[in-house]
Amino acid sequence: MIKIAPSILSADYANLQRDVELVEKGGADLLHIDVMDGHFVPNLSFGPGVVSALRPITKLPLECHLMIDAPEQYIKAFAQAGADRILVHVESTPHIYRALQMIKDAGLEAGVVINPGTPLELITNVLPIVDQVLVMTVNPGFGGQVFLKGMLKKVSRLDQLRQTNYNQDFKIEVDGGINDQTIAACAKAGADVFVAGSYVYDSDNPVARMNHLRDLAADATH
Ligand SMILES: O=C(CO)[C@@H](O)[C@H](O)COP(=O)(O)O
Ligand SMILES: [Co+2]
Repeated sequence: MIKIAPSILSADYANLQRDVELVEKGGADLLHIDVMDGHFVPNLSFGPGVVSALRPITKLPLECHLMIDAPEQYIKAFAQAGADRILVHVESTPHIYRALQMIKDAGLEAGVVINPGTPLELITNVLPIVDQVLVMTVNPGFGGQVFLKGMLKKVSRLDQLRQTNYNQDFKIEVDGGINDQTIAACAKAGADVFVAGSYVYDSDNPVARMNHLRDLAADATH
C-alpha cells in the first residue's frame, strides 16, 4: 500500500491549519513533522507545541521525525502532544534499542531513521522491533535538496531483508528529494511510504502534486 506523507516543513507556517486541511482533504495518508534541534542537524523547526496544536485540527496520523540529540528525553512530550508514530535516528543516540522500546511502551508506532552516510548494518539488530524504517535520501536538516540516488540500493536491501526474515515486518519510508523524477525508482526498490515537502507545497496545486506522486508510485509497482 502506497502512502503519501506531506512534510509540513515546506508548508506556509502562517497558514499551517489551512495547509494541513488542504492535504488532508486532498487524500494525504499521514502528516510528516520534521523536528530539528540545531545540534543534531544545523537547523531549527518544530517542537511538541506544534504537534499538540495540530492534533485537534486533523484526523491524519501524525508522524514525528526527530532530528535531535538525546531523543529519549522528548519521547514522552511528543506522545502526550498527540504523535501517532515517532521516528528516531540511529545516529542520534547510543541507546537506539531503548529509545524504540520507549516509543512502543508509550503505545505509539516506532521507526528508526538512517542517514545517507550510515551503513545498514547499524540498524539490523533493531529491525525486529520497528514498525518502520526511514531511509534518508538527502542529508537531514533542510527541505528542497537533491535526491541521493545511491540510497536506492539501501532501500532494496531492506526490502530483501524483510522478505527473507519471518520476524521483520516493517514499512520502508523514503524522505528527501522525493518528486516526479525520483518516486518511481523508490517504489520499484521497495519503498511504501513517501515523504514529500517542497514538491507538494512549493506548488499552486499541492493536491494535484500528491495525486501525481501516488500514480507514479503505483505505476512503478504494477
Ligand atoms: O527530514 C527532512 C529534511 O531533513 C524532510 O522531511 C524534508 O521536509 C523533505 O523535504 P523535500 O526534500 O521533500 O523538500
Ligand atoms: Co523528515
